[in-house]
This record gives sequence, structure tokens and C-alpha cells, in this order.
Amino acid sequence: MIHFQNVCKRYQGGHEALAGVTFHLQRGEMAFLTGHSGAGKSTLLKLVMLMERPSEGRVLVGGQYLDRVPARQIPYIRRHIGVVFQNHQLLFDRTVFDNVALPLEVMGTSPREVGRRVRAALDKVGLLSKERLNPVQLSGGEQQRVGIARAVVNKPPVLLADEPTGNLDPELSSDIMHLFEQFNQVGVTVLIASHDIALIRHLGRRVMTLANGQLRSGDFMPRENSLYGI
Ligand SMILES: Nc1ncnc2c1ncn2[C@@H]1O[C@H](COP(=O)(O)OP(=O)(O)OP(=O)(O)O)[C@@H](O)[C@H]1O
Repeated sequence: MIHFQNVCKRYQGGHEALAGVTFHLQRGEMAFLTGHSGAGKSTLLKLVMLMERPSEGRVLVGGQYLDRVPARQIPYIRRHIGVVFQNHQLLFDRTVFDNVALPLEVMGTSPREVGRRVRAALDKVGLLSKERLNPVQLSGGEQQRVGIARAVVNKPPVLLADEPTGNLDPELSSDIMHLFEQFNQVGVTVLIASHDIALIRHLGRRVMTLANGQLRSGDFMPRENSLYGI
């Protein structure tokens, strides 16, 4: 579903954020991306969502080479990729409902369908009763759930998250990861960048580690019954 072929990314000024990165995330897989601050995690995710382009190498998402996507088609490609950010980027002058409805409104979905889909997404994240509130009236964990509902409201086959639990305590972090697992269980391909090694180990999924822009060999599953070894 997500295929990186020898990808390098140099930013203006020459800094090499990614160097020779190759991996394949299968359709329906859930994996974590970890590594030190500045290792290149956000850069890798930005290449998947076409916020950046590789300097070398190729990125393939859902069978499509992204270098073949012209700029005008980027919004259509992005509809297939839900994104969750650490600071959730909610609009604080709109209700929870309106925040989650945004991606559908951009697509011109009918109001009736918007209502149906937004409520289904809020139900999945346990916030159906709070649709009329403003995000400022919610806790940090609830705000992050609104961000997740917005990311999944148009049922994307791929869900990316950049430090989605960065501001949350361990119990809330675990709840949020559990939500991602639930989306994965219904077939969504999930890739999560996170520093939270303890939580990642507990979840027992594939872990890819970046160090200075390079993917360390020995991509591993942390559980004892791992196919990958450690
Ligand atoms: N737009 C940019 N222009 C120049 N350099 C950048 C840009 N974005 C990121 N970098 C640099 O690329 C490197 C990788 O950054 P990136 O944000 O991908 O790392 P990260 O692993 O996500 O870090 P963190 O965990 O701190 O968020 C860093 O050295 C960063 O300073």
C-alpha cells in the first residue's frame, strides 16, 4: 500500500532528512515509525501525503507512483489519506461537528450525507454526545479524538499519524492507540510516527526505526512470537 524505493529527501540548504529509505507497508498493515528528534519521521509522512516531494527515489501509494501525480490532482490523492497531527489542528471557532465535517464539505458532499458520516465518525471515537460543543470545551484526549474522527470521516484506506499521543498521559495515549487499532481491524492501513517506545512495544506491531534519515535494518516486531525477530 505504501512503498518507498530508495528515497532521499534534501531540503533547501542541503540538509539530507532522508537517505536511501526503502520499505513496503502492506495493505491492511499497522506499523510504527520511531527514531530520535530530527531523524526524518515527519518528512517521511509528508512524502506520503504529498506535502513534500523526494529528491531521489520513488514513492508508491495504493499502486500509484506519486511522482506521476500532477499538482492539480494532489487534493484528490489526499482524500485517500487520513492524517492525524499531534496538535490536532482543530478550528476553535467551530463546533466539534463542523470540524469533523470539513473534509466532506471540501468534497461537496450533500448535507444529509455529511450529517450521517460525521455522526458515524464521532460515534466511533466515542464523542457523539459532544457534537455541538466547541473544541475548547473538551479535554486534550477528546480534542485528539475529534482530530481522529476528522481524519477518518471520508473512510480513507490509509491513516497516517504524526505523534498523535505526544501531549497525552499514558492512559489516554493507550486509548488513542486502541482507536487506531480498531480502524486497522476494519482494513485501514495505519502508519504512526511516535517517540513513545514503551507504548509501541506494548502494542506488538511492526516498528521501523529511523536514525539520521536512514531506516535501520532489523525492522522488528517487538513481541516474542515475532516473524521479524528483534
Ligand atoms: N522544511 C524544512 N526545511 C529544512 N529542513 C527541514 C525542513 N523540515 C525538516 N527539516 C530538517 O530535516 C530533519 C528531519 O526533520 P523531521 O521533522 O522529518 O524529523 P522528525 O524525526 O519528525 O523529528 P521530531 O521527532 O523532532 O518531530 C531535521 O534535521 C529538520 O531540521
